[in-house]
Amino acid sequence: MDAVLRAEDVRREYGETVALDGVSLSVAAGEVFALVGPNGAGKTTLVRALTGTTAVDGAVSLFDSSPDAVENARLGVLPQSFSPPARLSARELLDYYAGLYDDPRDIESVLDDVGMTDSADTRYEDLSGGQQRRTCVGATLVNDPDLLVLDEPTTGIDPAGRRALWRLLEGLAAGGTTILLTTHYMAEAERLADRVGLLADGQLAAVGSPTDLVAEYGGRSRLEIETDADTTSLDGLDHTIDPHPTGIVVGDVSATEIGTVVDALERNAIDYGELAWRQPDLEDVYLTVTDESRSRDGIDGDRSLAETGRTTEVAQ
Ligand SMILES: Nc1ncnc2c1ncn2[C@@H]1O[C@H](COP(=O)(O)OP(=O)(O)OP(=O)(O)O)[C@@H](O)[C@H]1O
Repeated sequence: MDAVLRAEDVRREYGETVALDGVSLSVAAGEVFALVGPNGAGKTTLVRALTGTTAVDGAVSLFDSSPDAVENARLGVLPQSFSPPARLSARELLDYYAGLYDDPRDIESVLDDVGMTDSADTRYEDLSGGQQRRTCVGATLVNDPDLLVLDEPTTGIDPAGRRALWRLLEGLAAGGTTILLTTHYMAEAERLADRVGLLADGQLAAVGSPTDLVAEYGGRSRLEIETDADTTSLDGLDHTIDPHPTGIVVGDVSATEIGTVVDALERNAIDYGELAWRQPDLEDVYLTVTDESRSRDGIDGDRSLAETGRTTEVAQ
């Protein structure tokens, strides 16, 4: 597939701060690519570089052109901070942005897409933060762009609204729109993205499909056991056992082995409370990769297993 968006060895410094440190990336036509990474990792700087709103060293292209040369109608960009005229209503705002294009979409359908029909006549300044964000997302859709670049599109939007926006973006992607988004919500990246790029300290530390990243960096399933016993081994059980804030954690436990662990607890007369089985997910990948990058930079990278993973409570 053709690349819609390319970055090669992109670098950006702000004084002493290296915001981007040699990022190379290509996003194919119709692909959804999610950029994740800690605060200050360089996501917004990369988005700004790719959309031509900040100068960088290295090469950047959209549709095989320099970002500045791309026809506006092909591109929808949602900056991280966006302050449209506050006294206009959501409908007037979208109407205003639609007026910038020769062949805009019907505004009512855009309002409907972003769940703003009922509040369409409220002034922007009187909308809630989430409604403002929805309106801003709507503004990026009025020209029916081929490429959408969204910097934290769902920040401030409530869970139901976020899911509605995910469905909207999934529909756009299914229709062939290429999407680059940044997010701090790993569930969002995991659900929407064909590929995820993990940016840490201005470098792309890992890139791949959510499934591949979880397989490579997510670690194994494990069972957390609430207990006062500080045992590090259980007779008859050949698994690693480590301390955990609320008890112990047994490593590398598949779903079918949970019963074996419970049997071992009983056999060893260990009093225990709740059991939580954790499968690795993109959040584990994020924490592992950013920990590695912090450790590489000499910052203590230890983290508690309690901070990681998807939990399934296991009935006793
Ligand atoms: N205009 C600027 N002037 C000086 N430093 C800047 C500027 N823009 C960004 N930086 C610095 O560059 C680094 C990367 O910032 P950037 O906003 O790209 O991070 P980010 O990953 O988008 O963070 P967040 O998740 O908090 O939005 C940070 O250290 C930031 O302080």
